[in-house]
Amino acid sequence: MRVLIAPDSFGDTLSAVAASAAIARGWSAARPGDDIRSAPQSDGGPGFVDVLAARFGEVRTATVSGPLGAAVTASWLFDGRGSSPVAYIECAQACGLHQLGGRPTPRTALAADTTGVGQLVVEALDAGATRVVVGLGGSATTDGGRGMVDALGGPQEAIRRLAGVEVVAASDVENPLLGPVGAAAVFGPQKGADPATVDRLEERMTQWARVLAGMAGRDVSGDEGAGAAGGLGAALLALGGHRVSGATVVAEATDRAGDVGSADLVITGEGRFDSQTLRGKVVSALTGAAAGAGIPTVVFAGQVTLPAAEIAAAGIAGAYAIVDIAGSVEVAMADADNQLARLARHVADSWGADDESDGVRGA
Ligand SMILES: Nc1ncnc2c1ncn2[C@@H]1O[C@H](COP(=O)(O)OP(=O)(O)O)[C@@H](O)[C@H]1O
Ligand SMILES: O=C(O)[C@@H](CO)OP(=O)(O)O
Repeated sequence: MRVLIAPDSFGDTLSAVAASAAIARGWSAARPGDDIRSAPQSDGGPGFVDVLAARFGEVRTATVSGPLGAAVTASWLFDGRGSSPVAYIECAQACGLHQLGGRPTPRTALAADTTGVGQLVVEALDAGATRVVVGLGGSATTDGGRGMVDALGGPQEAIRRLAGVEVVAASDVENPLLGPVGAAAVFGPQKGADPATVDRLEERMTQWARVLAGMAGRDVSGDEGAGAAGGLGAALLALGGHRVSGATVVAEATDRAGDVGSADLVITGEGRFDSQTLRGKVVSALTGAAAGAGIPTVVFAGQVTLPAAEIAAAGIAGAYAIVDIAGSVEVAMADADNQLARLARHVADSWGADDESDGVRGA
C-alpha cells in the first residue's frame, strides 16, 4: 500500500517535519511492506521554510532583529531554479510568538515588531530574488508590518526597493486588519494583550492604516489576509503584494496533488483537530483533495474534539488522538514524538488486510 504522510505542525510540540517522521516510524514498524512518502505541510506559519526546504532550494541564514529586538538567527529559502529567483521567508522565524522566551504579556504585545522580517526581505533582494513569498502566521506582533516597512527604509524607500519585485503574502488566515474580526481583536489576546491593550493596538493600527493607504493608493485594510501576522499582511499588500493561502503555496510548490493522486491512503494531522480545522487549513485541504480522488484519509492529532459525525461527514476514515494513547494531555505533549509514533503503529496494526479502515475514532 502506498501511504502519503502529510501533516501540519502539532502546535509547539512537533514541527511538521518531526510529526511526519514520527508517523512514518510508527507506521512502518507495523507495516514494513508499505511504501511511505513523507510530505510535511504548512499553512504559512511556523515550519513554512522547513517543509519547502525538504523539497527544493538553498537554505540561507541571517541574523536579524527578533520580536523584541534581541538578535535571532532566521533561515530562509532561495530557489534559483527558474529564470526569476524566488525567496521564501517565514515571519515566525523573525517575529515568532515562540521566540518570546516566556509568557506573552501586554507589554510584549505592544513591543513586538516585524523589523526582522524587513531585514530578511533586504537579504532576499540583495541575493537577487525577484519574487518574495512571505509566510504569515505564528507571530508575536501586532504592528501592522510597520517594523518591516521601516527596515526597508520607510514607506517611500520600501516601495522603490520593491519595484519590479513580486511580493506574495502567504497567509494562514483571511482576517482583515481592523475591527471586530481584525488582527488586534482576534489574535491580540494570544499574544498577551488584555482588553485595554487590544484597544491600544487597534488605535495604533488604525493610524498606521492611513500610511499604508497612502503607500498603496487605496485602503488595503479590508482585504482578505490584511490582518494576518498582526497586520504584516496589510503592509505586504500596501507594497504591491497579493495574498494567497499559505497552504496552497506549499501544496503547489511541493506537488501535493501528484502525491495525493498516487497514494492509496493519506495520513494528515495537527495539534488539535477541532471545528476550526475544517475551515481551509492544511488538514481540510488534504482531506478534501483525498476525498475528491476517492482515497481514504486518516487524521492524527494531539487532541480530537470534532464530533464523530462531522469527521465522518468530511469523508475521513478515522481520527485518532495522541492523548488517548498517552493517557493524559501532559504525557501527550511532553513525549509527543514517541507517543505519536506509538499511535501510528497502533492504527497501522489494526489497519485491515483489505486496507479498509474500521472507521473508529480514537485510539
Ligand atoms: N502532542 C500534543 N498532544 C496533545 N495536544 C497537543 C499536542 N500538540 C499540540 N496540541 C494541542 O494543539 C494545539 C495547537 O493546535 P494546532 O492545530 O497545531 O495549531 P493552530 O490551532 O494554531 O493551527 C495546542 O494548543 C495544544 O492544545
Ligand atoms: O500570526 C498571527 O497573528 C496569527 C494569524 O496570522 O497566526 P496564528 O494563526 O498562527 O495564530
